[in-house]
Amino acid sequence: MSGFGNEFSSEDPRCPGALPEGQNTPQVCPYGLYAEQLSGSAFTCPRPANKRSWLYRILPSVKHKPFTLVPCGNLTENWNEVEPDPNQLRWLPFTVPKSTEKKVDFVAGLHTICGAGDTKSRNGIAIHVYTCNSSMIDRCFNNSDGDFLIVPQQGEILITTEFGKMKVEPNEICVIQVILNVTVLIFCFVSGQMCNIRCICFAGANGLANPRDFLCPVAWYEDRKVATGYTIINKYQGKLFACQQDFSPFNVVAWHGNYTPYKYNLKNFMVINCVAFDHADPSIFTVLTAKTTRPGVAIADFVIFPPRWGVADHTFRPPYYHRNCMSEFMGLIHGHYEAKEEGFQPGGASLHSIMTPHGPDADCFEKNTTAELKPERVAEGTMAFMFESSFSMAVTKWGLQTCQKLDKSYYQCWEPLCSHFNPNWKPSKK
Ligand SMILES: O=C(O)Cc1cc(O)ccc1O
Ligand SMILES: [Fe+2]
Repeated sequence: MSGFGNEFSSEDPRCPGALPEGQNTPQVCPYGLYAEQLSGSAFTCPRPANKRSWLYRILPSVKHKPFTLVPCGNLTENWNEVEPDPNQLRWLPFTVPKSTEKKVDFVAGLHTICGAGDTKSRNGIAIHVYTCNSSMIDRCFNNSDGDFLIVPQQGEILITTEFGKMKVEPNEICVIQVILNVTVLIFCFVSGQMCNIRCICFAGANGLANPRDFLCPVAWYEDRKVATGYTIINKYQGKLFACQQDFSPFNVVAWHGNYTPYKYNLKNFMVINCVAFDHADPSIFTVLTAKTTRPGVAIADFVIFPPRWGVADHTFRPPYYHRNCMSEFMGLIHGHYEAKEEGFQPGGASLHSIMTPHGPDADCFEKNTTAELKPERVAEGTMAFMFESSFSMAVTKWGLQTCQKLDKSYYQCWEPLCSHFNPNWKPSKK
């Protein structure tokens, strides 16, 4: 179903009339279902900001054995594992386990690369990379600590949620709200980045990310007993917990509400760019934002750099040299990023932390200060993205050491930059 934050309603076609009419909690629900609310905002939030959905299910999610702590692998929210590093950081593509290797599913394949903040005060961000080679079978995952924005980079993923199924392929993204059970079926190898996001919105009537291009799943249920046990894995206050139940949690026959998972194809982003002169800030490329309480300052903006025309007159067109009061974590889904044609590879990443100087490499500077400025296609065949965050993020031990993907030579891409200063320069006569 299409729309952003709409009041949707959906019934599995096998059970017409499963949604109660005119009320949420009848004494007995149609088909003998249980009514269960999923709240995405405090009850006290004013109506326009309120997010909740009603799920009509075969058994309520409360019926499970107690949760116990399980190992987190490379998932962490300990931001003090290693000393901070203010350098420009770039990672070569992360290693994805081969199908012939030991099975690694979505949860086992989560690696935290950087982040900041605290799950207990519910203010923070974590960026994880997932690399896996197998599906989750009779196992699902939910996160009490925040929303997941998933950016697949290789291979499509089939995500089963309590609201229905979504197939998400590279160049699409999806958002899975806090606490929703998901199982991820992997068709192929997958890697991507994730970021805990909370309140999401975008501005304007038309253009950029249009509401009709956000797609949410339709109700689908299975009434399946699992005698051997169905495992629910819950991320809670930065740790993983597991519990067992004897039935599939994907037993929601019908639902209605405005708090749902969704996906979005980045090819639908209607790019707006400069048509006169100078380089516009990348905020014009924002798809989604997770706001803080400070106006205009985001926990994270999700920004993309899609194919487009570059037409600016008398302008250095690529990204400018930059020191930023925000952190910039970037990834490349495919193609070549305009500021670094080489070195920044699909499936890799970079982090330019708060006030860490960065900008085009020497090649890019040379080319773009001498090029004839005709209208030309920029980023053809490319999709780069950025999480721009107001948090000063810590890099984890996995990110700096264990993954062994840190490109130690990154700084060298700026080494050839030389001075063009000419104290005798005179303005040309117009
Ligand atoms: O650092 C980067 O490459 C991201 C970026 C892009 C841009 O067009 C302007 C500023 C900026 O930080
Ligand atoms: Fe930047």
